[in-house]
Amino acid sequence: MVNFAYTVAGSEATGGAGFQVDLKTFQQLGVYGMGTLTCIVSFDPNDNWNHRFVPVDPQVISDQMEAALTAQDVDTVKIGMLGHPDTITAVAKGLRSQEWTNVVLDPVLICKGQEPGAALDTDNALREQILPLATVATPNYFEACTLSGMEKLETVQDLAEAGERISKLGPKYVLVKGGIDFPGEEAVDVLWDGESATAYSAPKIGQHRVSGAGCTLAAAITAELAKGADIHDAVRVAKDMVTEGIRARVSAHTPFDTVWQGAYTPEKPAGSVISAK
Ligand SMILES: Nc1ncnc2c1ncn2[C@@H]1O[C@H](COP(=O)(O)OP(=O)(O)O)[C@@H](O)[C@H]1O
Ligand SMILES: Cc1ncc(COP(=O)(O)O)c(C=O)c1O
Repeated sequence: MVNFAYTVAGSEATGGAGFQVDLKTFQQLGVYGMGTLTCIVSFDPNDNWNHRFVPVDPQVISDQMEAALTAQDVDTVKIGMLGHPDTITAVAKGLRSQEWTNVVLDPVLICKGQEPGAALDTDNALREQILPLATVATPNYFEACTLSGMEKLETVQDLAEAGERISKLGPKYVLVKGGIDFPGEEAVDVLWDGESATAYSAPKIGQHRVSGAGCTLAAAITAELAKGADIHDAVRVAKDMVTEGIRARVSAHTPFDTVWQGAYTPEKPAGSVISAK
């Protein structure tokens, strides 16, 4: 049986993040990937690799969603970078056109290529139009502070509280990623499941942010949910995959490395490095 997973995300041409990562992750986990492009990000090698950002026309987004959702009875979707209020309105409309079992939102809040005012409008539109439709959200440290209204996250309890607060904005399940910004030796993520919190922890690898870690994690959760896994098992597999992918990271002529999704295979999970408490 083939399981389908659908991503609505932006292109990042180097292959390190966004749409490209989502489809690679889906394939690696054995689900059939489908996708709609929301924007095109081109890093600028002549300007410190800053983002150049071009939104896709909202009508073209609607057309893509119509094609994908008519072609397949897909019930699991991942939402990645949207980047513009008009994009958000088009995506929200497309999402509301059918029922979903799983809507996994990676709430990519800032894009360096945008004016601060435009970024704020985008954040507000995401919070108002997309977050209420999500069943799972995967904010990173910064996004969790912004969405929860908490100033800093210093303990596992703080991560859990942020998750509980964000779940009140819509998604039943919230995975707050402490990642590299969380104090200590471990990259800790906490899943709030509506009743209790579970911490997923792995040793930090290196000192720097690796591009595509958030995309890989959310896409892997999406793939596992598409296969019918429950949320705790989906997060465990995703954490394993991103940890292995960071360990085997790929360097480039960019100032950052990227995750290698091919390092993880479902047949040979790396369970030994992960402790779920
Ligand atoms: N250096 C690292 N070593 C191990 N795990 C990491 C590291 N950096 C991030 N992670 C993990 O990668 C996943 C993505 O987190 P993060 O990088 O915070 O997301 P985002 O890309 O959205 O900022 C999380 O599971 C996080 O804990
Ligand atoms: C199109 C796109 N989506 C998502 C992201 C977020 O990527 P990450 O997984 O590193 O948080 C980026 C970052 O550059 C991007 O360009």
